Amino acid sequence: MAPRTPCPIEVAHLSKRYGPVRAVDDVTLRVERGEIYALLGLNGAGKTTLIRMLLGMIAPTGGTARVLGADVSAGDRSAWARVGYLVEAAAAYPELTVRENLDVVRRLRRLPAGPGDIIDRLALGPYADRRARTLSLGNLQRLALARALIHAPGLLILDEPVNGLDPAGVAEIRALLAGLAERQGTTVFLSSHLLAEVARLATRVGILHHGRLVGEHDPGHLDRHRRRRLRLATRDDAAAGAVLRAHGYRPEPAGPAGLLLADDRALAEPERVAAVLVHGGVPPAELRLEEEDLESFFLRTVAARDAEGER
Ligand SMILES: Nc1ncnc2c1ncn2[C@@H]1O[C@H](COP(=O)(O)OP(=O)(O)OP(=O)(O)O)[C@@H](O)[C@H]1O
Repeated sequence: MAPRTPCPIEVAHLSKRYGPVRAVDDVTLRVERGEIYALLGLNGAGKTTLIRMLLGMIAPTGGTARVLGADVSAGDRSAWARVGYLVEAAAAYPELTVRENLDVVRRLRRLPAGPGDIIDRLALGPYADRRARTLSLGNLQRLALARALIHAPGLLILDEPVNGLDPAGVAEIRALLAGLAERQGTTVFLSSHLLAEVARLATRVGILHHGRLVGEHDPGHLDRHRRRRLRLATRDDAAAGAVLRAHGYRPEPAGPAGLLLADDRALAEPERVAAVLVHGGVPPAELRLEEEDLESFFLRTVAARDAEGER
């Protein structure tokens, strides 16, 4: 029988307290091989603390973490050989060039001097001979990712990997990580507060709030539970509102001008809404389907939980 590959990440009741602050509070989660698991949370939610515990950089005050089948203990760097990690983009040697920075990592990891493959994969070619201190935040982040990927690890643990990248850079990193997971079975555990990006990249999303894991979802769930509404612009909102109410819709004012409709019937058949208004003599100048962005979704769901907790 083939040996069972160890579970990439297993965390049980993991906690970290700093005095009265519960930075990470009784988190239990498991990440399977080939998953892209995103830990989503607002600033201060505990993402970095959890990642530092996974990497043995700080000791938990409770619970356990296993990475690639081995217990993690603070100060023990044995897992680092098999893990690619990114915890601080600024950790590059500022006076060395991009190429020299990568050479240092290559030597430390005892890797053969390779061609510029990793430089190309991270689109760092034009900056290869620039000193790290002169790089933009986005390129510094690319260099940090190159360092994490240089030894083709089976597990990547990345704290805010797309921080500082422009939209094109974010898309590049997304394609790179998705390709690694898909083609090589690389497991990716990342943290982010960029909700829209996470929904497109992750195969599973864990929501961390005040140190607690308050939910785990597939990205489809996030999509299904996002609020949608129709925004209407008309030349006479009062008349349009009356026409819509007469047809059983429940329009609401959209600030100083325009109307919003969130009824399921309106969302399912926006063209009927338009037809009703045309027949009622107030044709819409604009009718647009709006989707709640994930930031607002997140704040709404987390706020609902907080309110429940206080009751
Ligand atoms: N060394 C420390 N000493 C005291 N408190 C700390 C320490 N490190 C983190 N904290 C606190 O623990 C909580 C979680 O911080 P953490 O940096 O893990 O959050 P985060 O989700 O990574 O946030 P960000 O996205 O802002 O980095 C915060 O309240 C933070 O102030």
